[in-house]
Amino acid sequence: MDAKALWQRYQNWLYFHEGLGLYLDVSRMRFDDTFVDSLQPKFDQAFADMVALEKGAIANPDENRMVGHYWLRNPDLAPTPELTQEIAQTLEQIEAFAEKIQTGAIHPPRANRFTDIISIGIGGSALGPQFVAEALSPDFPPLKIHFIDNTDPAGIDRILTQLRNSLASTLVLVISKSGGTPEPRNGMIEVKKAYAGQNLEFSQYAVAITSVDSNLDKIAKAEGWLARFPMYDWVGGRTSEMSTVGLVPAALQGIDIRAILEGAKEMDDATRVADIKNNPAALLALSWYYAGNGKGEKDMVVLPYKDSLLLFSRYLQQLVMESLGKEKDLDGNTVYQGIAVYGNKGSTDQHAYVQQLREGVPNFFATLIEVLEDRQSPSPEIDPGVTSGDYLSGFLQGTRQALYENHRDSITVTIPQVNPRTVGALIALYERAVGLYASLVNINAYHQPGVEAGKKAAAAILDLQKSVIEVLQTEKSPLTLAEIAEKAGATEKIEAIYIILRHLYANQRGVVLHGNLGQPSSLKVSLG
Ligand SMILES: O=P(O)(O)OC[C@H]1O[C@H](O)[C@H](O)[C@@H](O)[C@@H]1O
Repeated sequence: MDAKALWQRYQNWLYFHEGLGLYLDVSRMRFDDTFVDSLQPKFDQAFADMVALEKGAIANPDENRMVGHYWLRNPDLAPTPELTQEIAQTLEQIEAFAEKIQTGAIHPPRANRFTDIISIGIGGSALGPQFVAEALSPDFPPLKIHFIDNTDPAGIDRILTQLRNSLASTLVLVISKSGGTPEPRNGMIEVKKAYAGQNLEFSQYAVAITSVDSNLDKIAKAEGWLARFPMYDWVGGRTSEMSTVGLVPAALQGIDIRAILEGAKEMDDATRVADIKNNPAALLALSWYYAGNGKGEKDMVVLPYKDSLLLFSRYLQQLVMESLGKEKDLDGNTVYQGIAVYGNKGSTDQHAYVQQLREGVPNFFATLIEVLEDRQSPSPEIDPGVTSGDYLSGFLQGTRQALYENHRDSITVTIPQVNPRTVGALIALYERAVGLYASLVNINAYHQPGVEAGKKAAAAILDLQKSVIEVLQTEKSPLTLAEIAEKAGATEKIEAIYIILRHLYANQRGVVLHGNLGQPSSLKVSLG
């Protein structure tokens, strides 16, 4: 396509949202009108599905749940007056709590103010809060947030060591929708021990964000924690940033949560329009479908050219991959759907893997995120008439052009500024795009059956560890791995037993391995 035709295509397809100042450019996705027309019937269905979902249909049939994250930013849309009221009341409760914490009206027993937050949660109970903190937290927030988002002992130590001298003024948020996920539970138990180690009464520092009557909720209630915020069963973890999960930590950091909700609401209004060309989420879903043939054949590389949006790609990874990565479609056919998402930020990645994007295996399409405002104050000149921001902007255009010239397609999303409204809008844009795309390919975007398989297998490994230790406790002389496996009644699990024992040995947990460490069959094992 010559320059003139491309400029025309750019203008024909450019989407602009006036209120948000947001642009979406899909001109560098090479679909044609015939392709768009061919998808129209699927889009008609997708728009209809979305109307039903927003009205409270059971859009997540396997879990028999409504899907209501859109109501969080427009409570009037909720299907019952009770829900509308509950959403509004919870929001007020969050704001009142944040204000009391920030002013010191609620303060820890041994300090005038809370200064820090440890946020314990994983997956949907971490990625949104992490993304929003990185994007929007002020340079000097009223409370500085730290995340424990894993069950890695060294990771937990790092946070607890950094906060060793300020634990007495650190608020702990334990965030888990189900209230039963092992990683946050472990984190909570370890953090609780750290508080006890400093003679601090954990319940006076702890806040639970979880479903009513979950295990976590019961503990928080029984122990009289500082506060409990409800999480609803009609909000999925990966779409929970605008529920208590995301809003409590954001409000505590002094982020304008009403503005996040407002931006999302405006975007929801824009993405409800049943017209592909005038609906930015539909344009994204169309582009994704085109890129990957409706089968996820191409990966989505997300490159925000703004440091504060670094975690957007990680956030989208869960939103897109957990929602769209499905073995079965809604009719039970095996389809192996999904779109792989990865990325960091520009221009940094141009000095790393963009080499492969430009010249290597063409198995992706890029999404460039552009922010028009360089910084809040005027920029110094780096070269005559040129600023650092000009470089950043030039690198974005350069990458887009270099990719296109080599037949690598890209989408560009442009926002005027990184602020609560635009961040809310970005989240809402992608939530809706995922929902529409799921309808196009006929899958349930709101369950995650595959995650359970790994969890069950992990639980079985921990049970096996207990049996192995019991065997070693009853035996006096060292045993081979095969002998242990047989006595534990788990001969087919010998490799797992070996890996368990090697881990225990490495951590001086009372297990001793005798023999050649490189030859598992030569090993004899005893309790030392
Ligand atoms: O919030 P929680 O119930 O602790 O869940 C945390 C995460 O873990 C699960 O395994 C799910 O796959 C995620 O969708 C969820 O966000």
